[in-house]
Amino acid sequence: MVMTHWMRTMHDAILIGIGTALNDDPQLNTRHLPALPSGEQRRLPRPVVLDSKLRFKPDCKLLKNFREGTGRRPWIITSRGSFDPLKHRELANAGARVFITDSVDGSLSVDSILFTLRQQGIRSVMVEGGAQIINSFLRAKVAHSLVITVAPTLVGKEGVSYDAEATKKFEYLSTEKEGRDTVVVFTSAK
Ligand SMILES: NC(=O)C1=CN([C@@H]2O[C@H](COP(=O)(O)OP(=O)(O)OC[C@H]3O[C@@H](n4cnc5c(N)ncnc54)[C@H](OP(=O)(O)O)[C@@H]3O)[C@@H](O)[C@H]2O)C=CC1
Ligand SMILES: Nc1nc(O)c(N)c(N[C@@H]2O[C@H](COP(=O)(O)O)[C@@H](O)[C@H]2O)n1
Repeated sequence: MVMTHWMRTMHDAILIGIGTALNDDPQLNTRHLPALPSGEQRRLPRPVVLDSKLRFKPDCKLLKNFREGTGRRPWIITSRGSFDPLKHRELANAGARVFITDSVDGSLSVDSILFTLRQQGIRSVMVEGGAQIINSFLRAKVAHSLVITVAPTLVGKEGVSYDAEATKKFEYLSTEKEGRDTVVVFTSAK
């Protein structure tokens, strides 16, 4: 988890799906890292949640941290087709900024998401999960590297499965042991 927090400092935004937001109530910050000697705060990435039906909870930790001044304002990307002004107002009042984008086959379009983020000055995105989001980004062939942590836990069908075609462009780079976990890195060949 500490490695994940270091990786978060290297990106402008950390992106998750609403499944992860609802199941884990994550904070997407860098709180497990040692403080800087200057006392300055480490670079905090922008939390971004893909949520086409605005199911994001106004009392979640991301919004609580923002309201208390310990986290950046979360951005929610939602669908033009199912936009609900009441839910929008509730989330905006709780502190979220909502962006509306296009959907393709019932899912938010990865190209439109990246275009929206780029317009806001975001130049690097760490896609943290969960499985459905990772699959969408792999299928869209927009990832430059894949960092896979193998933990000694059997998860069965709950694990991330993926299309072999979607990962063809990646080349193996390195393997590192981190305590009980093994971190395997692939980079984009093209
Ligand atoms: N071990 C790890 O490193 C991590 C594990 N996780 C685990 O993953 C689990 C959640 O995974 P999962 O259930 O797959 O949910 P996801 O977090 O992947 O969210 C999926 C939901 O996001 C919405 N969505 C919007 N746009 C897209 C898109 N383009 N592609 C796919 N989904 C989109 C959809 O909901 P809607 O239609 O409502 O918009 C969809 O149901 C959690 O329980 C968490 O613990 C998560 C992160 C990291
Ligand atoms: N345990 C763990 N190890 C990793 O390497 C991970 N990337 C994750 N991912 C997700 O982190 C979230 C919780 O962390 P924060 O509270 O946001 O710091 C949660 O969504 C995990 O699924 N987890």
